[in-house]
Order: sequence, then C-alpha cells, then structure tokens
Amino acid sequence: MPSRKFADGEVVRGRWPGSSLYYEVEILSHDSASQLYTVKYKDGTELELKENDIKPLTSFRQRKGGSTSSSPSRRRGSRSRSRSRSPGRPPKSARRSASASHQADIKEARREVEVKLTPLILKPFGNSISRYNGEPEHIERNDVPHKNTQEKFNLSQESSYIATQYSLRPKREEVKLKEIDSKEEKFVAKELAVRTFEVTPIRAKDLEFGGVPGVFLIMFGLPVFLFLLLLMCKQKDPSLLNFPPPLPALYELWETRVFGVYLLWFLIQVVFYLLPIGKVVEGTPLIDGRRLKYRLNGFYAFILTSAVIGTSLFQGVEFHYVYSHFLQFALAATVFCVVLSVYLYMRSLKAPRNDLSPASSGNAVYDFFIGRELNPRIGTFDLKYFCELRPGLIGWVVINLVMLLAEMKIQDRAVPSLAMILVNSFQLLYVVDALWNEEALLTTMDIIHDGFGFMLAFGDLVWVPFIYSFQAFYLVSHPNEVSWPMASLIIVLKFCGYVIFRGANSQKNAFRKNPSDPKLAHLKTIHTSTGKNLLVSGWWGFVRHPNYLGDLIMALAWSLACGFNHILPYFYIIYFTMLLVHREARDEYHCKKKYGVAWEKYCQRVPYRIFPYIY
Ligand SMILES: NC(=O)C1=CN([C@@H]2O[C@H](COP(=O)(O)OP(=O)(O)OC[C@H]3O[C@@H](n4cnc5c(N)ncnc54)[C@H](OP(=O)(O)O)[C@@H]3O)[C@@H](O)[C@H]2O)C=CC1
Ligand SMILES: CC(C)=CCC[C@@H](C)[C@H]1CC=C2C3=C(CC[C@@]21C)[C@@]1(C)CC[C@H](O)C(C)(C)[C@@H]1CC3
Repeated sequence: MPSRKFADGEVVRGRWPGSSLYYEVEILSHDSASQLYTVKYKDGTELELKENDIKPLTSFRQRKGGSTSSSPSRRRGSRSRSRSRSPGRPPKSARRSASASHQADIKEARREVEVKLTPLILKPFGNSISRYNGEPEHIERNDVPHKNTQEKFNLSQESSYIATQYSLRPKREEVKLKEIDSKEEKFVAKELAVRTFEVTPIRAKDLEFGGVPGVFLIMFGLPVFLFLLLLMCKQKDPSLLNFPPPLPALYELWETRVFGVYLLWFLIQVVFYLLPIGKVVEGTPLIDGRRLKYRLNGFYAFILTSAVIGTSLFQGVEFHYVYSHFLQFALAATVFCVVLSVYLYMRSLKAPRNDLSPASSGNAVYDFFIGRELNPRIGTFDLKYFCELRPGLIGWVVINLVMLLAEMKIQDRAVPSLAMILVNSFQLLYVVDALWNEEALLTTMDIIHDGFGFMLAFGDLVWVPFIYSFQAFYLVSHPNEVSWPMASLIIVLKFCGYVIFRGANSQKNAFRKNPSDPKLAHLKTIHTSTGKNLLVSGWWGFVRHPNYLGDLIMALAWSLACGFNHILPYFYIIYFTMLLVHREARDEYHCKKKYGVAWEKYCQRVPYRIFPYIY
C-alpha cells in the first residue's frame, strides 16, 4: 500500500484550518514520519495538512449540488443550503408582484453579494467582508451569470459538505463551537431575511461620525481647533481659563516659500517611496478578489531621510525656520490636504464601483470626508498607503527634532532637557516601530475599510505632524525639569505600554497571516462563519482591544514627561482616548456585522473593550 496519496507538485484542494472551506493548494512535500503534507495556498501561505484534509480536485468537480448523503456533515451542508435559499430570496409572492425595476434591483443586489463573497471562498487570508456576515458558501446562485463564478460556487458548496473539524482545536471545544455554529446559522438566516438588499454599499446605510452634519463640523472645526491650540501654546500662560487668542487672518499666515519647502519635503518622500528597494507584499483581498501589491520600504525611507536631515544640519541649514514658521507650515499642509482631498473626490467619481470604499455612502459631503475610493493609485503609487506612513509620520519626528533644537536655542541650553529627550525618544520609537512593522498597516481599518478622503488626508498630513508633536512644541516655551526617579517611572510606563501594544499587534498579525503558526498553537480561538477565527486568549483574551490599551499607556507616558503645570500637554491623551473609544465602537460594529454570533460569544468571553474591569 502506498504510504502517501498525493504526489509533490500535485494541485489539490486543501482545507483551511479552522474552517470547512477548501482551497486550491499545491503539494510541496510529505513527511513520512508525521504523515503530514506541506502545502502551499495560492496566497503563498504554507501549511502542514493531514491527508484527510486534502481532496483531489476531481472529487469536487464530480459531485452534483443536490447530494443526498446522510452523513452528519453532509446533512449539515444540505440543511444550510435550503435554509439560506429561502431567507436570501424574497418571498415568492413579493417577487411576483414586484415591478421590473425592483426585480433588476434584486438581481443587482444578489450579484453584489456574489461578487463580494467570491474572494472569501477562494482566498483564505480574506478581510473584505465587512458588509456581510453570512456564510459565503450558502448564498443562492440562481441569478449568477458568470460561468466561473458558478463553478466557484459549486465548489464552495461542496466544500461545506465536508465539515470535519481541523485538529488544531482541543476536542472539548468542538461541542461549544458546534453550538456557536448552529446559533450562527440561525442568526445569519434571520439577518439575511431582514437585510437582503441592505448589503448594497452605497444605498441606505448608517453614516458614522454623526452623519453629514457631524463630518461638516469636523472638517471645519478641526483646522480651526488646530490653529487655536498652537496659538494658545505659544502664549506665556497657556491656561485654558485665558481668553483664546484671536485667529490671525489666513493671508497673514500664508507664505509661498513655506509652501515650497513643504512641497519639497513631500516630493522627497515620494522619491523614497518609489525606490525599488524593500520587499513587495500583497494586501488583503479586495471585493473582487484582487490583491494589491505594496512595497515595504518605509524603514529605508526613514534611514534616507535621517541621512538627508543629518547632512543638512552639518551643512548649517537653519532648522529654526520651521519653528519660527510653525503656523505657516501647518497652513501649508492644510491647504495641500484640501487640494488633495478635492483631487481624491474628483477622481473617485470615475472609479469603478468595485474600487469604492465600504464606508462610502453616496452622499457627496460624507464621501468627501470619509473617502470614496478605497485605494486610490496612480500607477503603482498608492496615495493612501504613502500618506499614512511617510510625509506625516516621518515629518512628526523631524518636527520633534526641530523643537529639540529650538528648546536649546531659546532656553540657551547646551543640552536638551530630560523631558525633551524623553518625549523625542519615546515618539521616535513609536514611529520607527510603525515603519519597521509597516506590513501591519495593511490590516488596519484605515486601509481595509475607510476610503481616502479628507479625514485621512488631514489626519495623516496635518494632524499627525502638527498635533502629535505638540508635547515637544509645548516644552520649547514651557520648560519642565523631570527628576530621575520620575523619569524612571515614566520610562517603565512607556515600556509596559509598548510591550502590550507591540505584543497585541504582532500576535494578531501573525495569526491573521498564518492561523496555524506553531508559535500561536497555545492560543484559544473562536470559530466564525467567515472561515476566519478570533483569538480568545493571549493579549486578545485580556481585553478586546489590547493594542489600544498599550497605545494609550504610551501616550500617557509622553504627556507625563511634560509635568503637571498645564493641561495642554495632556491634550494628546484626552484626544487619543476619545479617538480610540470611538474607533473601538466602529470596529465593534463592523465585527458584529462580519462575525455575527461568534462575535457576541467573543464579547461574552472577553467582556472588557479597552480597560480591564473599567470599560
Ligand atoms: N496613533 C494613532 O493616532 C492611532 C493609532 N492606532 C493604532 O493602530 C493600530 C491598529 O488599529 P485599528 O486598525 O484601529 O484596529 P486593530 O488593529 O485592533 O484591528 C481591528 C481588527 O482586528 C481583528 N480582530 C479583532 N478582534 C480580534 C480577535 N480577537 N482575534 C483576531 N482578530 C481580531 C478584526 O479584523 P479581522 O477579523 O477582519 O482581521 C478587527 O476589525 C492599533 O495599535 C492602534 O492603537 C489607531 C488609530 C490611531
Ligand atoms: C482628527 C482626525 C481627522 C483623525 C484622523 C485619525 C488619524 C490621525 C489616525 C487614524 C489612524 C491612524 C493611524 C496612525 C496615525 C494616526 C492615524 C492616521 C498610525 C500610522 C500611527 C503609528 C501606528 O504604529 C500605526 C501604524 C498602527 C497607526 C495606524 C493608524
């Protein structure tokens, strides 16, 4: 008897860990001792699978949809099929009486569900499912015109028949998971019945950020607030009880030369971004199954920028110019951001529907803010990805350095203050960490869900460099002497925050990249109907957003370094808490939609959102 069923190089279907879905894989090798096959999925993931979890391609092609198997797994599959057929389809009477245009709408909506879910079935590292929480393999397919799509559906339907559980989970969890599964099926059926046509992204959806009035207020309020804050900080006594300083007229703040310097900075970063150095990776699958390629060279860009800044300092370039024209620079960045946002909105009007962000609504004002197009690109140049990490984030570190030099100059110091050193080094660590772990950005809400519009353009290009450097800006005109014991406490706090932040983000990214990574084998997971699982132990079993907790602890350390004389340096932590609490609520909403009952189960098991025993 042959010891192995499949040969190296053979293309077969391999089960995705933790799910009942099968994907095309290539057999790479076989270990006769462990009887495990090493297989490669189409997305490049390599895993070890048991023979039972591998099926020849033919076994899928030969089967017919109306299987009569009575095995438990098959029974489950056929039950699901009939279940999903009825709720996914409007009642017959309704269909008969519907107008022709309504019928077209129905078809359109079904086609949309189809298009959106197809990649999920084929691409295991999927993430573009935020608009639907159902089981992709059970969607009705009567109206699907595309032959290939039909084939994919046959395949995925078949895959659900073979519902053996993957061996990664302890046996006793199986019973629990089955309970979740069956609850989930009911939930999905109910949801489908209620929201069959709500899956359409543009029509009838909940607007975030207070809807149109909310985003209108944010768009006008934030820039004004930014200038008020910077002006207040320049005052000798920046007490909140003082009357806010008058805003200077725009023309007083406008300097073409400053704008030129800003453009030069931006262009330098564009050049660094375009350098063909660094690994190229694929992002998470888009709605149509495509995966965009991203070059990871942020860290190199940072090194090159440091070299340019170092050389300029050595050459005697006057960096104090940035400090003395700080408001002018903030205005230049704001003007640039407005122009960019208008460009982004205009070009999005021509973008194909598949390229639109799940967050877009069809309302012009709202979409201008949230961003209509998900990944606007000029050729291979990804505007959102570039802006998120380069000009603003690296700019923040450069501004901090400017503030450190300004402190020495204005306070006539031979060396920077300890507070300034702490703030500079903490924030430098934060930025370097982001650039070093650049790939992690690809799974953030900003890249996957939000479009690129005013919100992120302003956030990335204005808010981050000019508000996140606020503590250093504050210290230039409001010195704070930190004692060494206090500094040590602050360093410990920052270190704890960093460990939580990095540990949580790395754990989740590793899990999303390879759910059966042996390093994560000790972690418990919850099965979801999308095929992706949720971590329920480790950092993600501590609170539901451990990365936010770590981020907030770090932010507190940055503020504490500025002492207790004023509340201004605490603005960042106050704002950041509000941002992350709101972001957590947004993420919670999306996850509930995506994962349904499995998410509710997760919330039961991990009751606190960000702060253990508090919130
Ligand atoms: N400095 C700043 O101004 C800001 C910093 N940040 C930081 O950016 C980082 C990314 O934040 P953000 O994009 O908001 O969100 P997260 O990195 O927390 O990502 C949320 C996603 O993680 C997945 N997820 C949630 N729970 C689990 C679980 N138990 N197991 C596995 N996957 C899970 C879900 O996506 P799925 O299941 O689809 O993978 C969810 O949508 C954070 O560290 C945050 O602190 C964020 C905003 C501003
Ligand atoms: C006030 C306003 C318009 C808010 C927009 C929010 C933005 C400032 C933030 C949204 C998500 C962000 C992220 C980072 C910076 C702030 C913004 C743009 C981030 C790049 C910081 C560094 C982290 O390590 C990170 C890469 C995880 C992070 C990603 C999200």
